[in-house]
Amino acid sequence: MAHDLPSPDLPSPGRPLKIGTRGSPLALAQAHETRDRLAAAFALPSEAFEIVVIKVTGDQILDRALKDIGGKGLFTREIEEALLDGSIDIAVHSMKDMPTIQPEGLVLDCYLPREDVRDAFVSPTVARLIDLPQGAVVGSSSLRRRAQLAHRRPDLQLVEFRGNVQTRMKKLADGVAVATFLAMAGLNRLGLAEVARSAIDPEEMLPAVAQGAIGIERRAADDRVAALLAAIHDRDTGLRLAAERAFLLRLDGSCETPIAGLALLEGDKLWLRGEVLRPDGTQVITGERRGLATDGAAMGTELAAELLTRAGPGFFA
Ligand SMILES: NCc1[nH]cc(CCC(=O)O)c1CC(=O)O
Repeated sequence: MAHDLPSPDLPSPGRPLKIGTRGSPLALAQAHETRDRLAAAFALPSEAFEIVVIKVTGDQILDRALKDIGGKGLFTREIEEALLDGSIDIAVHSMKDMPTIQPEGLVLDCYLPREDVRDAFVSPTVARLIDLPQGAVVGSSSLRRRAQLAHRRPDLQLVEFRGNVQTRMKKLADGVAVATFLAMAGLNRLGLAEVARSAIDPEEMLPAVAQGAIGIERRAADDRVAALLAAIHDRDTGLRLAAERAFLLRLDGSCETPIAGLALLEGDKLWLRGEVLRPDGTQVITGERRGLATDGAAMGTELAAELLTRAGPGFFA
């Protein structure tokens, strides 16, 4: 058992476990949650942990869409370098932003209990997505949300929207758009649940793969840290993410391709739904698989292969 780690191996105020994270308020909240769970699991003081904030390229470029500046790796590269060079011991990530393949020497096999997976509908004036008036202007820079909206509501006008929650709320107050979308998980973790006007049912808008999940990355050879992380790993989240991330991996998911996917557990069974879209929303292909929870990765790969076949070679062009 991880809890039986010999005490000389436990972090202490004199030899703290270094937790690497981005500096955004959400990233810090996730790092604090990780620290608090580890501290509780091993009855350690918070001084046995040190939060190390790492600047990443993606946070410094706010004026361009992510797909134009290199995609998901921009939020993780510097943090993974810090893990590999030993300046941090673990890295806390929003799994939604993680590339499907980890660099040589690193592993990601610890997940905290998943938050609300749904997207939030955010608007000062409109209660729900279906209440948006004809032709309304909505803001989102997420390729997935833009494609899903364009598909369901081709009448809507989409404008780019990036930045933190406060920036986006200001844009709404200024009338740049009447509504925007955020992950419920992020709002809940920031203590800003009231920002969500309503939560959007996954039937209406299938969330991003891994939305709401926090993953903790470590050096593959670091057995001491592996034992610590095993104590806070949430098995259900791990099973769901195995299916969703296998789906994403087979699709070679990148910021260029709108993809959605969600696995739910029903006892020892897993239900995986997946969706690929053309960016302009003119075509959506959805599918699902049901099987044993422990077969999630195979189900994800198979579902992706099915969608790729049905999409045909021209779909993503
Ligand atoms: N792409 C940015 C990002 N990465 C993770 C979250 C929210 C938290 C989560 O889904 O775990 C967000 C913001 C958002 O989509 O509102």
